[in-house]
Amino acid sequence: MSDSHSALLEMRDVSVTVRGAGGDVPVLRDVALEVGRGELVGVVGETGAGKSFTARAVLGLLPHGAQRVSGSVVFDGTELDKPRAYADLRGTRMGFVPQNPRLALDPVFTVGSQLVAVIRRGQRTSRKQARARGIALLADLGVHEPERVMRSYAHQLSGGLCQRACIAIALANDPELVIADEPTTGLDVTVQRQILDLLRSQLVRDGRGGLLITHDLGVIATWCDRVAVMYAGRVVAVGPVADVLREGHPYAQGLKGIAVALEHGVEPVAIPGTVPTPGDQIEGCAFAPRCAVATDRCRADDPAPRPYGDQLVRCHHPVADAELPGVGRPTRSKEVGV
Ligand SMILES: Nc1ncnc2c1ncn2[C@@H]1O[C@H](COP(=O)(O)OP(=O)(O)OP(=O)(O)O)[C@@H](O)[C@H]1O
Repeated sequence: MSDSHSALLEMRDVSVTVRGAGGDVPVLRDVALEVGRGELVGVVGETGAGKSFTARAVLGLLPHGAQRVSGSVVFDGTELDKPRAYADLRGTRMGFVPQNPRLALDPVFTVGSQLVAVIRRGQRTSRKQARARGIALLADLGVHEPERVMRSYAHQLSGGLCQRACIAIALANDPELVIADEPTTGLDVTVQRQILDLLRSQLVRDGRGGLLITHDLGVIATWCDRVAVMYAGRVVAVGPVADVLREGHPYAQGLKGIAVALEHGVEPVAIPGTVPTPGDQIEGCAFAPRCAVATDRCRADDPAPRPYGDQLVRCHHPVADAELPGVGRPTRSKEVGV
């Protein structure tokens, strides 16, 4: 049941496996995450961390061969445990901006017919009114010729216009929750700012909320309230953006160092080593082999989440402000991908 004090979205210890050559391997491990009402939560981490799987686990859109093996997803007080639980939610109460917008659009229908269909699925409205709403949404997203885009097929549009068409589809029915997977990657800074301003203004009012997946810590610093940092299929730090960026998990501090260096046009100090891939044998903390402050304990014991100020961190040795390289916090959405 809806309760104005409960979180809009709660993922509790969600684990997901995918079928590999040698059996099922974990891609998400005990992911716990909340989106409060009126809150935009960022999800950040290197490629392969499990960000997209997190989005898909919430939406019940796991790819073939992947399955949720434990945990729960609760949206507005309702547990989403069966495919039919999603039937009345996706496209209406939950909007999704997928990572590859050109592939996400249906190639045999115009953008306009897809937008009109989504709007009419969620609202009692005439075709004409739905079309006007679609045009207005595209215009809000900075599309200069929305009527032309409505008449176009995906293959006739640039990547940026396909992206904005997907965002318009996600927002079409004023969903309570929007999950956006890299919604502005590749767009120029002005358009990116316009889209993220619009997403934020839509999502932080009326008890709505959003999950914004990005490689870009500058985007998170500017537009999100809280952030979850993912590593090897896990949330390793979660909390208010300013806190997570200031101090805590050494991995989050490493990402911050890279983002800040890029923002200042300085060669970043890369985090040594590579991200483990699903199926790798992990002993102790998955980040330990790359961590500047790891000890024998880290290599032996997998850290459980524990409070660190207002954050939760999976780390035996969280670092205080300025203990690791990094010069402050990234401030804006330049090319600061991690
Ligand atoms: N369909 C699939 N089947 C099996 N494994 C997959 C599949 N899709 C992704 N993976 C693997 O699952 C892991 C998590 O992938 P995911 O796409 O969630 O990462 P991500 O953090 O979103 O990365 P990126 O930033 O590159 O999008 C990766 O190691 C990836 O190689």
